[in-house]
Amino acid sequence: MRGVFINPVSSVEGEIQVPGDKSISHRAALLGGMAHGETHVSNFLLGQDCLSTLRCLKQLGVHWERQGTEVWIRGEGMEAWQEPSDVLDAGNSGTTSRLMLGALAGSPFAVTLTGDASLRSRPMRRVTDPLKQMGAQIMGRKGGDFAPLTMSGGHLQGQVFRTTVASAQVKSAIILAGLRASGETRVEEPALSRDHTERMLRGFGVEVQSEETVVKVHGGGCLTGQKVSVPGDISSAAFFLVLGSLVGRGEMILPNVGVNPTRTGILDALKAMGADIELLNVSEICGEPRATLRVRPAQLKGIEIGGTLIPRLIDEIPILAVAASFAEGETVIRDAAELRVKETDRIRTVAVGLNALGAKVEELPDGLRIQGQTSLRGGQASSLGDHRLAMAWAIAGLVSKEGVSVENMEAADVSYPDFLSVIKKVAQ
Ligand SMILES: O=C(O)C1=C[C@@H](OP(=O)(O)O)[C@@H](O)[C@H](O)C1
Ligand SMILES: C=C(OP(=O)(O)O)C(=O)O
Repeated sequence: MRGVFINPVSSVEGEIQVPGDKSISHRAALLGGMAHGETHVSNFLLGQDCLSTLRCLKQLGVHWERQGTEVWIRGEGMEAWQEPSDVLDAGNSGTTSRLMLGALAGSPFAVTLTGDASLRSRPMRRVTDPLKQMGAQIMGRKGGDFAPLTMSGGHLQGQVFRTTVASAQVKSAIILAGLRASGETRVEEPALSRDHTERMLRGFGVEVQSEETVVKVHGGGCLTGQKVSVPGDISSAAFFLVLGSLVGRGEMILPNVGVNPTRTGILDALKAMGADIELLNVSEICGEPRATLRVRPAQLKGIEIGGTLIPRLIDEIPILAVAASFAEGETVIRDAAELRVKETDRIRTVAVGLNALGAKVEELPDGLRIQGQTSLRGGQASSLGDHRLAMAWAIAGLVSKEGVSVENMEAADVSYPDFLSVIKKVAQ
């Protein structure tokens, strides 16, 4: 197997500005395109997923310009969106596809949306069913569950939904459709998922009522262009929090990381494992809290996690599993069956990948059981095209005994284009 070889290191030192939050970047582009007036986004994530969202917007007739990580969107409202002359390609991005469907459900024209092989295998009925109930017409493979999906939107009627999974993509798709529906749309989730859509909509001048796991919007509201400053992505910071905890020596500082409480499950889990992580300079900008994170090495111990914590750290479970392999004692992760429908089946791919590197991981129907061994041999692992796995295996290599050869490391570009060069700067 050929790949990028990641050598073990003994210390890390320095400051890392992790790139902009992926979830917030998607929403800033999308809401900017839906709004009237100019939206200026700073620290936009240049990951492939967010670039897919920008490209789809261009196909819908939304004018935007980008210079580096700054994006200017000239919003003319959703009435100005036009029927695209070709298929919308969401690439690898579940967020692009599901939020775009929600935003487009009230448009009086047809769109076809597709993506790469991974995205075409991810379930879509979770959004197509509610959007159909609201009045959109959607057809797709296997009864509308898989892309390519063709939707012809139209008049929508607000509804009450009780979702069975805590998914911010589902919640956001319904809310965005609800903005163009008659009457009230209400979503109740089984546990609170990330609430960036609700926060940002308020910033764009829309009234959104939310209490715990219930969100309500009324149709007919108008979005006004805004300035959005995107905080660093805690899901990207997570890789360095684990590296800084497991490495022998050194200290890492991660300034300007988003610490929205619906995203900070990784901090709670790592701290419960004994990690030495501190939050400094906590502030709030554009409705999103942010902080500087400082991490120092610590001996971790195993924990049991599940329940409402899971949606708060769902994308961090691959790197958390790496941390658990180095802990003292057993870690059990439950209630995380959603991992099976991410870019890969992350329960299976994390278990297989880590075991190939010398860890002791058992696959559970809804999670993982990991016997911590305080070290990891290393070896060969593939990202299988999944960005979170690419970065998890690279971190495993840095703290392993023999290093790790990571096949298809470039998958990291989906959410963290400069990942390896940043590592080279801090790791010795
Ligand atoms: O709304 C979002 O920005 C996201 C929601 C989560 O997915 P689900 O909504 O499927 O849980 C997460 O895994 C994904 O990376 C980003
Ligand atoms: C699951 C992820 O993203 P998406 O659902 O947007 O593809 C992720 O970033 O880990």
